[in-house]
Amino acid sequence: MLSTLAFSSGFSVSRSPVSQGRAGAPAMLYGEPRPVQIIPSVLPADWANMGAECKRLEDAGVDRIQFDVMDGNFVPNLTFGPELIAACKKYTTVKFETQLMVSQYNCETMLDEYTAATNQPGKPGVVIAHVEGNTHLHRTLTKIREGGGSPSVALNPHTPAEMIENVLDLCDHVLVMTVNPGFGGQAYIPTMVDKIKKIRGWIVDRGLDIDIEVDGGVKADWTIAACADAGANCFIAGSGMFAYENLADGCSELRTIAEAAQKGKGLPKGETIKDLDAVAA
Ligand SMILES: O=C(CO)[C@@H](O)[C@H](O)COP(=O)(O)O
Repeated sequence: MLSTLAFSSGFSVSRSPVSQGRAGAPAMLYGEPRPVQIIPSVLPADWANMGAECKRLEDAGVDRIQFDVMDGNFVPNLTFGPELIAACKKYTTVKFETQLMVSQYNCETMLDEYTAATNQPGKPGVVIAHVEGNTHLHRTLTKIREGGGSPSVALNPHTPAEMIENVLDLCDHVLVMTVNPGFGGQAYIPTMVDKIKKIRGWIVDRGLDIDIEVDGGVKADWTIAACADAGANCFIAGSGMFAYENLADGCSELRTIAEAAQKGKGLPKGETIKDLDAVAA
């Protein structure tokens, strides 16, 4: 069955839903699903034991670990330097990613150091540059690639999708922020799904090999389901992951709900993974 999707930029595309959702509702995911990746943010971790915390996350089955780099300027908070990130590589082989929530000056002067700290042997680290912090995005993203990293570009919630349209050829990932960056534990902004859908439309229609990441208030509930349904496949979760005593449970629940949503089994507000299991049974 073909349906037509109208994007807010004014264009529309015909598409095949990947499957039928619950109660016969058509699945919304546009194009073929990309592998779900669960990426905890270490903001809620025990910072005094960061190496051990990274190992704990690796043992839980996560796909990457995100370090939120904050400089007290681009955002009103201060976190990790490249030395701390590099030091954690002694304790885990899981891939790292670094979200540079920093001013243009700090990005330009420290980008190579952060890229080197984020790369693991034989595994390019994902380095995320913010649209709002970089006047010369082509230069920043190219430098990340030249440093052996995997470039990603991030958008604050108020920033329109169009701001990254002309750098998609330089990126492996686009990060749609679902909170204003600076702090963990904030409430997910549900209106970001339209932005995710628009970017997903460009990626699929142009045949680009790009993941969409989402970050902020993403939990093992309707929030991750809505993002997966819109086209995100990489899910950054801080409080949503560390809420679990057994991190493997958190990783598995986040993954299960996202994969179900990709297949058209969404999770309405108020329902839990148990309701999903009940439908599958
Ligand atoms: O970049 C940020 C915040 O600036 C995020 O990575 C958050 O740290 C995610 O935390 P939760 O919203 O999942 O608690």
